Amino acid sequence: MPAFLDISRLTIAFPKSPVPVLSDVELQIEKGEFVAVIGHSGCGKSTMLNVVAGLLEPTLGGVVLDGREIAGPGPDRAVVFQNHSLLPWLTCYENIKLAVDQTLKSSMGRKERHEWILHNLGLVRMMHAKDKRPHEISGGMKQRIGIGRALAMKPKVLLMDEPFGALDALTRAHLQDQVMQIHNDLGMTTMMITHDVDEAVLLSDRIVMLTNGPNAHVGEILHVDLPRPRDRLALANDPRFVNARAAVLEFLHARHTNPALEAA
Ligand SMILES: Nc1ncnc2c1ncn2[C@@H]1O[C@H](COP(=O)(O)OP(=O)(O)OP(=O)(O)O)[C@@H](O)[C@H]1O
Repeated sequence: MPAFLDISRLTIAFPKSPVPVLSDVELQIEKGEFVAVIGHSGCGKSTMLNVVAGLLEPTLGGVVLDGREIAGPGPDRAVVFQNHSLLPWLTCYENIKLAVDQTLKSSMGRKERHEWILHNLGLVRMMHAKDKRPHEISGGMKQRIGIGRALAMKPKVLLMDEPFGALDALTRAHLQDQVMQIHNDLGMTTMMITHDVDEAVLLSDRIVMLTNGPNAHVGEILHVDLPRPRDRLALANDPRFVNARAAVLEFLHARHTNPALEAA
């Protein structure tokens, strides 16, 4: 049986560029899996996510989600970007409402949608700020609303492109814990781009390591053999966590060094 999310022989070449950014990328993600994609800057991580989001067309190969070939953006995939994409003139509640009305209006009545928006505000612990506008809340809170909005769309896949990359370390840890908790509760299929090795190990079932571009492809996949729920403090000295971390660091810094630093 084909995987829930099946990225097959994916090749992306941008116009005016002689060599493809990504070449023959193969990745199969099962329903409910949390997969992190890691690799050096510029290797093509966001390009890969954008293809799954339907924002970019493959040059060769393709992506099939739940048996359907992806041919453009759709409500079955919700994306959380590094910088929140909330509409500044709408409150937190209204930002989520807009997405819910666009995706679920045909299947849910008005009252049910209202309850659903509140439920998702609660899921990201932002009920207290439902009537605030984005400029009135912190960066971490904006990302929480972005995640709540994505989940409220009931996507088949949650796509996150460095969702915590712009946050300070403490806020980032807090949000990672929240996303872990939500994933434990909902089991949403998730593909997350990250630069942060600890974050990848803590959150993921598998870590997909891309080689350097051009012609980047999947170099290695690490299964993170850590039981859930996971606790960052308890894991800090757990040999399984330490070994997984070392394996990713070895891939990134010994076998596939950062081309940008090499060129400097
Ligand atoms: N629209 C585009 N047109 C031409 N080249 C592009 C386009 N988008 C991305 N690229 C190039 O493709 C390569 C991969 O970019 P991408 O943003 O996917 O990398 P990344 O791994 O996500 O990088 P980072 O970790 O720094 O965000 C880069 O060399 C980039 O310059």
